[in-house]
Amino acid sequence: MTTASDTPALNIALLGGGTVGSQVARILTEDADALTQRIGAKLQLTGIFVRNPQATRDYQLPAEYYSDDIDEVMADADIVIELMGGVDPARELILKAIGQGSNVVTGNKALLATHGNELYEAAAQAGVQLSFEAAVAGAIPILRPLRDSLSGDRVTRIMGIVNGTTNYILDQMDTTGASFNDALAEAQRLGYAEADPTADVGGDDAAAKAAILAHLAFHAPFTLDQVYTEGITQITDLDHKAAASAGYIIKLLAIAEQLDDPAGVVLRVHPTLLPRQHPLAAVRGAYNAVFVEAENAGELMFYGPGAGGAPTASAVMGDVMSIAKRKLRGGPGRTHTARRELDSLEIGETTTRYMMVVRAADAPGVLAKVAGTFAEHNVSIKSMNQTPDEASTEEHKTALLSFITHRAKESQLAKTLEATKTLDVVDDVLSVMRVEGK
Ligand SMILES: NC(=O)C1=CN([C@@H]2O[C@H](COP(=O)(O)OP(=O)(O)OC[C@H]3O[C@@H](n4cnc5c(N)ncnc54)[C@H](O)[C@@H]3O)[C@@H](O)[C@H]2O)C=CC1
Ligand SMILES: N[C@@H](CC=O)C(=O)O
Ligand code: NA
Repeated sequence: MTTASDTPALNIALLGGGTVGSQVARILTEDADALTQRIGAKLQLTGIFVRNPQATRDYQLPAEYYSDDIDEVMADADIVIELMGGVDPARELILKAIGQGSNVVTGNKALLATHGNELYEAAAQAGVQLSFEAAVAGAIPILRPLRDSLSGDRVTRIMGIVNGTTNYILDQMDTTGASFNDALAEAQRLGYAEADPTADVGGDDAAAKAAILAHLAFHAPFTLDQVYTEGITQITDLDHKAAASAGYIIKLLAIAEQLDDPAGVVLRVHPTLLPRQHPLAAVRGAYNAVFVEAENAGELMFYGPGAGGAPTASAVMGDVMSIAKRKLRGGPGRTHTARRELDSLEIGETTTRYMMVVRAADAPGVLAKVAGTFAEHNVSIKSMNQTPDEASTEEHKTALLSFITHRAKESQLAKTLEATKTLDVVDDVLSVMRVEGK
């Protein structure tokens, strides 16, 4: 029989005591007995590195846990959990942890999408594990399935809602008519947003996740700067109305797809119109969902809470438990080093659909002229709708023409857009959005 004193212990150092860090501290403390029972070892939280040890936190432990002395906190750590965010000093501290032989768990997608390869290499060389399930889609187990369960298949495409803050904002604007700023403030209050929310609303957070997803799905390294990125800050009321009247909803999607000709991967993040009946259209609030298409498995969908303290802490704890089990068994660290090089292609190489709303003269022949620019660039129109324009006057009668195209190469769609803008019968292109789903 194992007595309490025979139970082995693993030391855990926590860097960061904010939204997620507090919840990890809570789980390690409140669920300590259950965790020990599950793995046969104690997970001993030895210290929490914070900027201000005196500050009060969402989950408060006794004062002796908090320190601004990194050496003291990290000394003798079997596992270092980095939940500070940002590139510096997180990068140095993770390298320091790896250098001293500690295993590392992080949720820091901004760091992994820019300096991941350096960190994966360092971990592989040191024979320690670097795990980061929390970095993509919060609580949803998505990285482990890609890395393990699907490693015998060929993933061809990933499409997902991977930023909780923007999904929350778009959902609030769509369903309650909330303003962008009010919805963002609420997302910050609920702990979904990054410390600097421009990464959320500008699309960079989703882009970082797209790069990480692509790395694991396609077994090749990708970085943030290879992701074509548009956020949600430019979306107007008119975009929402145009989408709704055509039966669509706007979602910020991250898409990673493998092309055969030319061979490579296109990574993109942008607001996208989805049919209201599409499964991703039903993803509300700060929930996330990731569609994975694989050659043999077919279509898979992963769904769950994508942000917030407790859900993200769940993913962190999953990594901690997995490392602890491996460490107790005495196995080597797992490496995430990419196995091959795969070109990252420009967005122009991919195919997509567009909805374009233009304000044009309400006169004979106008429709044919606008439609002509689509034909000229080999873009087929799926549907067209004309609605009255509130800005129309007796002197200058105008109407709103809304076009939805069939799938075409991005570069052809871009040329169509440029040509449409220059037509003398077109006053303005009011809304342009990509469309996914059937
Ligand atoms: N909040 C969320 O829903 C999710 C967050 N993440 C990631 O988890 C990490 C932590 O996120 P949150 O807990 O939301 O952030 P937060 O801003 O609430 O907490 C960060 C903590 O780190 C501390 N910190 C930051 N820089 C420091 C420095 N130089 N020295 C000492 N302490 C420092 C802060 O004082 C704070 O206690 C980030 O990388 C974030 O991207 C990942 C998934 C979801
Ligand atoms: N700010 C992020 C947090 C989780 O990764 C988000 O809103 O999704
Ligand atoms: Na996850």
